[in-house]
Amino acid sequence: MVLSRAWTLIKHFEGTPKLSDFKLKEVQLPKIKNGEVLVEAEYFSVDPYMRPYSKRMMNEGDIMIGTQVARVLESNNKAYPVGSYVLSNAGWTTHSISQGKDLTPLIPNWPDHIPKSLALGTIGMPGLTAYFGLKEICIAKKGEIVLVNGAAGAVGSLVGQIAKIIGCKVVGSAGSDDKVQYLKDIGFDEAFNYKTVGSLEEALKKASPEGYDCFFENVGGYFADVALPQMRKYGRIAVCGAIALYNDTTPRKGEYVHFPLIFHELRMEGFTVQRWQDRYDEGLEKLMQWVIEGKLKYHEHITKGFDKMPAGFIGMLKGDNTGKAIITAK
Ligand SMILES: NC(=O)C1=CN([C@@H]2O[C@H](COP(=O)(O)OP(=O)(O)OC[C@H]3O[C@@H](n4cnc5c(N)ncnc54)[C@H](OP(=O)(O)O)[C@@H]3O)[C@@H](O)[C@H]2O)C=CC1
Ligand SMILES: CCCCCCC/C=C/C=O
Repeated sequence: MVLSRAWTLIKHFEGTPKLSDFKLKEVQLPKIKNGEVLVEAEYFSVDPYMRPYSKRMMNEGDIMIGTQVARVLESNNKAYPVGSYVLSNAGWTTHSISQGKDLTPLIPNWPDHIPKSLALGTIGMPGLTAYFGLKEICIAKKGEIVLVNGAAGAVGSLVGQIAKIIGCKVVGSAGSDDKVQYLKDIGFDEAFNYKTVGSLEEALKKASPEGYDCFFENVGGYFADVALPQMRKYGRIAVCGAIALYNDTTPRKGEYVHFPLIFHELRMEGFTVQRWQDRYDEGLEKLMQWVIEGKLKYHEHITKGFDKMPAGFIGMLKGDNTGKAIITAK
């Protein structure tokens, strides 16, 4: 019998999540039955979506939602042999039993020298978000100018690099000077620290006096208010996230989008990555190929130990991470 440890949400977040919103529980798992699989988590993802989705998808007392890379410990299911690696949606729990429906094998022939944790980041959901958002919503083309905020994070750092592969000029904003340096190191043409620039409008104009053809929006709020009027005619805005708004307790009022949309003839479209679920293989193969070729650089912000899950999640929301925020099980 296996003892599983799990972080539960004891109270729906009010504003910024706190350590006291979570409680660690232990559960004795039963023996697996026919068709079942027992997995042990090795890496956990902490993602911004857990903040706004928690209220929609969870009841108080539930195990925190989330994805993990896990190893099959015991199996009565031929599709998941012992020792193989899977993505599991079991959430913040060290061990779990499933029928296999919420498990996905890692893509075939995962090279030994590529960390399996990338299945939660560059070669996983955030990578797919960058890939499809840029390709299908921004429709970024060679020679165009792409703006991305939250640029040093899991999604943003890939948006910028994929845009460079396409042949675009790329401008990114991030929340520290170290992150700005990181963006320059991975090939962004221009980058600035949105927390220290005196005027966001001036910083955007300086980075690209010609304006922007594509805006990959991760942040929301004031940044978008300032960026929209700087879009070029027929520009495309991919509304991926709004992390600046996730902890708000009362809805904010911002600028209205109509004038820039009308006069610059813009297209602004929200999306969730799940729209392209039937094309994930295409995206993952491309991302893996670029990583192997060295065209996509990755960086992971690793927090060690399952006990640190809530701290890792809160830290990611505050901006501690450069690249993908990962928690290791041990
Ligand atoms: N639509 C979809 O299908 C998906 C959407 N998303 C969205 O994409 C965005 C990026 O996600 P992901 O790359 O995983 O996360 P990140 O790795 O970028 O981590 C979050 C980052 O957001 C930044 N941030 C936090 N608060 C603020 C704020 N008030 N203003 C500006 N930046 C802030 C911090 O960086 P900094 O130091 O720069 O402030 C922090 O590091 C999120 O909005 C997320 O919800 C993600 C996956 C799928
Ligand atoms: C179990 C994976 C869920 C992915 C959710 C992606 C949508 C994210 C939206 C904002 O962060």
